[in-house]
Amino acid sequence: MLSLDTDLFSANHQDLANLAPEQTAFSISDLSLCYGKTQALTGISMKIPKNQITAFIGPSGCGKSTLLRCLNRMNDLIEDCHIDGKIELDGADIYRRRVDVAALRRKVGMVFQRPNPFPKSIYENVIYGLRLQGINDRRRLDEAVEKGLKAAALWDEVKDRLGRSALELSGGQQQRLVIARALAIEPKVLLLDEPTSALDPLSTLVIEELLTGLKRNYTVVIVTHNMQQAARVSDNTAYMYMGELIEYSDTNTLFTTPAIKSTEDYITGRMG
Ligand SMILES: Nc1ncnc2c1ncn2[C@@H]1O[C@H](COP(=O)(O)OP(=O)(O)OP(=O)(O)O)[C@@H](O)[C@H]1O
Repeated sequence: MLSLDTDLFSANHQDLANLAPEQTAFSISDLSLCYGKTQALTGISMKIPKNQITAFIGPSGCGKSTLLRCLNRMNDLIEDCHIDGKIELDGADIYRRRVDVAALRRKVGMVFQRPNPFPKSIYENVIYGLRLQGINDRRRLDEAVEKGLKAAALWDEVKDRLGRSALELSGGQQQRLVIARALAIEPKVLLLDEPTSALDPLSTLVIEELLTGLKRNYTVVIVTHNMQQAARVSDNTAYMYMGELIEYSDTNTLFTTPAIKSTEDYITGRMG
């Protein structure tokens, strides 16, 4: 049986199905997705609260990353991917015609499993997105670098070597740099797809602490294979199986009193 310290959980018993619009970041209705003939998601409906951390868990291939990628339309880049249903962000349908997808992705930043800094200096990595927007004012860029690196809990470690290559950083530092790069363009939402699976336990802990601090200013959605991680960092957890959302509730409830047998089997290690 997974041993979880109940003190880890915040007292959080919100009714996720009936979140008020002002508390809702994403509202997902009857979302289905096929890659060619492979159905990867079926009839997903859920609301993801603002300024909280929501985790997607479930066995390999259940659709966690696919669902995450739907939230900033990264699946648009995959050929033969067909989506039905609706996703609203702050009340606006992100799949409606004439959505500015580049603007959506600025609002909904993404961090991947393996740290992917560019072969440039630490400084240039952080401001990469701002340069793309044509921003070249030195003072503004300097401020963005300091703000982004502070928000990503990396400033103290790199402030004296901003001109050095990002590739000289450790894996954990590189992942925080990538988070700083995502934050520098001031998104509202940060999506993270197994952000610590390539990191050692200490670097993992640093990122988890960082995420907990970030929810003050951002909505965070994280895919994780690690149930202890979901329990440690998230406010809400969605358990998925074979493309369906099986159970979704506040993390405390899902891990201590799951309503559905399949969730219990997964979190107790009997399945998955
Ligand atoms: N680009 C793609 N083309 C075709 N099929 C895909 C593609 N990406 C994912 N799939 C399929 O969609 C299903 C869901 O995959 P997805 O990566 O979303 O699952 P996951 O739960 O994130 O898995 P994992 O934990 O192993 O990363 C799987 O059957 C997978 O093989």
